[in-house]
Amino acid sequence: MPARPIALSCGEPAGIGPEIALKAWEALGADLPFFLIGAPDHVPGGPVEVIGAPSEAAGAARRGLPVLAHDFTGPLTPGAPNPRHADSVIGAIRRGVKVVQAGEAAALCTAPIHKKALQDGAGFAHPGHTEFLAHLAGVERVVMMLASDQLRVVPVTIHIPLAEAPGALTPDLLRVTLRITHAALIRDFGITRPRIAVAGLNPHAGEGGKMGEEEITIIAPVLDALRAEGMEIAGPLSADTMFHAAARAGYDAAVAMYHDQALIPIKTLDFDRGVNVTLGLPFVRTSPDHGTALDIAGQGVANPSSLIEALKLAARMGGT
Ligand SMILES: NC(=O)C1=CN([C@@H]2O[C@H](COP(=O)(O)OP(=O)(O)OC[C@H]3O[C@@H](n4cnc5c(N)ncnc54)[C@H](O)[C@@H]3O)[C@@H](O)[C@H]2O)C=CC1
Ligand SMILES: NCC(=O)COP(=O)(O)O
Repeated sequence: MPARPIALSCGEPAGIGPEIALKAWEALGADLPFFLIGAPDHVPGGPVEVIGAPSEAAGAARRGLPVLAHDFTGPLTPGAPNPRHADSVIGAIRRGVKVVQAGEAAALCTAPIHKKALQDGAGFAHPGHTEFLAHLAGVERVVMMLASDQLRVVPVTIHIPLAEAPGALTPDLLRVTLRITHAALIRDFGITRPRIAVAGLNPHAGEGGKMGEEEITIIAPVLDALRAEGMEIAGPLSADTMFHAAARAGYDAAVAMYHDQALIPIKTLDFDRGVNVTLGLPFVRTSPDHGTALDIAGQGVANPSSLIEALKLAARMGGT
């Protein structure tokens, strides 16, 4: 039986999604079959192969980018999201989840969405794919990991204003995040005994309580309890000194307290090859690490490397 393909939801069509999907097909061809869920006429140039079902993707990928046609109404202007497209963008994600849950695709990869465009155009209530996919899957807690050859990072609090991060950081959230991360490092990344480094929230990890209390009241007790269960965890560490090369050699994943504490290091080190993966879902979901890049959409200059890495990781984790 041929390997099942990867489903790629189109994301914001006014962004770089359609052009990097085509470039990814040019790089991967039939070696790693995937199909775009989107509008065939949003893909700039060609070749495009419209398919009627995911099972046709592997054959079609020999000739062009397989596209499972998804209805969009209204014109497309690269760089300027059309509010009339918002429902279809969300629908393409829903459809991707359905084909994966039906076993017709091995994994879901998502091209970037423009979160504000979806909120403005369709009242999208979720701050990102991560939360939306958890909702669709009926899972209470999922974890966002960004992974590359050089670094894996996990933010404990995700898409919330920075001012709200300290209040959202609870022992329960930290404990669950660490458990999901630990399990995924074993199952999905083949690391028998994962080493996890955990950042503090405050400068100098709180400097013994002089620069903040969260390390003492929240983080250290959770780490102590998980260490007592046998997990190999370092921290709370000063976030400013845990991402240089020698420090990175000492752990398999870094867990950070808020979005930018985690994402700045990996996007600085490996923007072109970082992959966003959602841990804790009942199916595999990956994504490139970047966003819609409206500023360069339609110019043909977008780099498809992160999407290619995301498709490769989806295939590996999806067992194709
Ligand atoms: N998984 C997802 O759906 C994600 C969506 N976003 C969304 O994307 C939108 C734009 O976010 P920004 O913060 O501006 O980040 P961005 O990643 O879209 O762009 C930041 C800069 O990087 C450049 N860039 C990004 N990807 C590139 C590529 N493949 N090749 C060459 N240059 C590239 C852009 O041109 C821009 O100068 C926001 O609505 C954000 O929420 C952001 C990250 C992930
Ligand atoms: N900065 C990462 C990001 O925004 C990805 O969000 P998601 O759409 O994958 O939840």
